[in-house]
Amino acid sequence: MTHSEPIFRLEGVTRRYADLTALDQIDFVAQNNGYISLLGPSGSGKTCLLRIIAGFEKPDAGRVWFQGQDITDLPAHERGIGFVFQNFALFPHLTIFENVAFGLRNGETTVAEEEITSRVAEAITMVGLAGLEDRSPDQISGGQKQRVALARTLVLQPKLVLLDEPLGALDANLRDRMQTELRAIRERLDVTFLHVTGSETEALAMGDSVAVLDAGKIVQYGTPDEIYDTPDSSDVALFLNRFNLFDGRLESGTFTGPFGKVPAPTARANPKDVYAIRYDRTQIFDQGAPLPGPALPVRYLANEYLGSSIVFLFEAADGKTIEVDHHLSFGEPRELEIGADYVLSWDPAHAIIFGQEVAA
Ligand SMILES: Nc1ncnc2c1ncn2[C@@H]1O[C@H](COP(=O)(O)OP(=O)(O)OP(=O)(O)O)[C@@H](O)[C@H]1O
Repeated sequence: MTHSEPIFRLEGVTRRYADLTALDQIDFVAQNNGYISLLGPSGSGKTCLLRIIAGFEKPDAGRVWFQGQDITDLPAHERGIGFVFQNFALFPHLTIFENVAFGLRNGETTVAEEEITSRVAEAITMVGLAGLEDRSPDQISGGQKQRVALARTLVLQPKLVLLDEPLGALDANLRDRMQTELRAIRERLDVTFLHVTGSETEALAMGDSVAVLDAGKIVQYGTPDEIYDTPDSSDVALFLNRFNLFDGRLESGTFTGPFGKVPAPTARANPKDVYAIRYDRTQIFDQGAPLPGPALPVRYLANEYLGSSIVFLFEAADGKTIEVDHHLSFGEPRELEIGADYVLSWDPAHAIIFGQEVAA
């Protein structure tokens, strides 16, 4: 099977609620057999887009294509697209086996009992729940419920599975484990996952590609590395929560910000002038030390350990909080004195500059 043909395609998909445009002429082509994260802030239209692809809602304009067929007017149950709900939506009065078998028993076509037994067993094994078939949903954990919800969808052998914040109801430890498992399960099947999340960490960790939705528009679509290294706009950079962003003024190849004037030989078109440097590329110096680039005077506030890294929080002269990420693989972090003055700097080649006056 070729992996280059699109599994689904959106063409000018628009959805309005009264005078609110929830989805604004979305064009999108999803390649087959991949893990796509759909990332966006609350209210950006993620659920709405998923419901339109699933067929639970109709667009006001535009078309939805699935495996080369226009399915815009096809009811949800005829689309052959799987949907995993955030709250799992299991039937409490049915066993795990019967929950997974439900779609096969109640589908358009009759499936022989023997085939139901073997397909359900296969799906349950796939998600690692063999042995729990006879339990009811209230006798299993949150993570296991999530797996039942997934098995119930996978047993129908869809080519596309839509997952609406599938890890949102799980605690942090379980979320990490399920991230790895979801990816592994998908890789074993010839299936595309479209995973909606509001968490940039989850989207970047899980997706082979990430689509960023903002105010009803897809503002960037690329690999996690592309999005992380080169956000297309200051809004995407802000939402990624990995960049210190400074307002300032870009004029004639120079950016003037709270760190003074710095050369800005290249910049990306943006509605406002913003200078961005990643948390993990921002370095801490004592006052008077030689610097690799701009100088931002700051006061040290606090730090926070995050497992593999430590985050240092500083306050700039204008009151803005600045973050520095120190990955512990680079060695022990230096000791800092709370309330003392330091200077932050960075290699200017790592900065991303966004400007209003960028010629196309
Ligand atoms: N049935 C509805 N009637 C009116 N407005 C709606 C309806 N459904 C969604 N909206 C609006 O459409 C916009 C997009 O909603 P949607 O639920 O898709 O956002 P989301 O990105 O999934 O947000 P969240 O992450 O908070 O779930 C929001 O402004 C929302 O208030």
